[in-house]
Amino acid sequence: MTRLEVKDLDKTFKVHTQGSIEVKGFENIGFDVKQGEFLSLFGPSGAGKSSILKTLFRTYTTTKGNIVFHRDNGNKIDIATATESEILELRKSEIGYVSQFLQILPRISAVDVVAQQLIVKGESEEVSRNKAKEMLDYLSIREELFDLSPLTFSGGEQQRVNIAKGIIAPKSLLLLDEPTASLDKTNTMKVVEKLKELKTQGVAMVGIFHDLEAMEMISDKIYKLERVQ
Ligand SMILES: Nc1ncnc2c1ncn2[C@@H]1O[C@H](COP(=O)(O)OP(=O)(O)OP(=O)(O)O)[C@@H](O)[C@H]1O
Repeated sequence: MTRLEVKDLDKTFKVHTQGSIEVKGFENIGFDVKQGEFLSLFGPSGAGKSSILKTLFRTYTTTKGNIVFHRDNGNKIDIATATESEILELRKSEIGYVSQFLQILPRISAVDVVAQQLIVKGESEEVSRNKAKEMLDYLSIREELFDLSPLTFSGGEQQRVNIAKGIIAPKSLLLLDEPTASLDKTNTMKVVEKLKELKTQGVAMVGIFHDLEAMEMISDKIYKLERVQ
């Protein structure tokens, strides 16, 4: 089943602080992603990969084109033109976004940051915390760190907590912006294994990887972008 259809997508940024200079973000983008498929965006720096992902999550609006998302209830919605409240609803239950950086409130432990994702879906606190610990352990976070705030963690540790948080309770569409950017090979491959599991659960994913081996291993489709002129 198709999850996402992107058609003729264009984005031009208008930078008002610079006297309304126009910057081309990307143009003529089109692809589709089925349930359980992983599509990678690939291309040189500045080609528009991150901007496309942000547009799919509607952090950015679009200049032209459609982003048709097939919802869990069978209805279709165009993310490019949906209302703000529809977008909030989609983000709550059907579309997830994992950036490179962990953004969390202070004084919440690593386990709670991850467990919270399951608790909001109705899972019990005990089960959620146990699953969160398992996931953190799988991603090589030392047990002595579990009850500390990840704000004091190293960059790579924070990124692993961020991935744990992003994938423990996966939504139907997951957008991943270089989730393994500061991880070593072992941990990158562990993340790839987890993402493969999500594919078997039917999660559709669009991602950006710097690690080409990881990209090849996880991708069903690779969408190549050229630098815009
Ligand atoms: N908020 C913004 N305002 C203005 N221009 C932007 C904005 N975000 C992105 N751009 C421009 O859009 C173009 C594409 O940027 P984007 O970050 O999407 O590229 P990328 O392919 O993800 O690059 P990289 O691999 O270096 O992360 C760049 O020229 C960038 O300057």
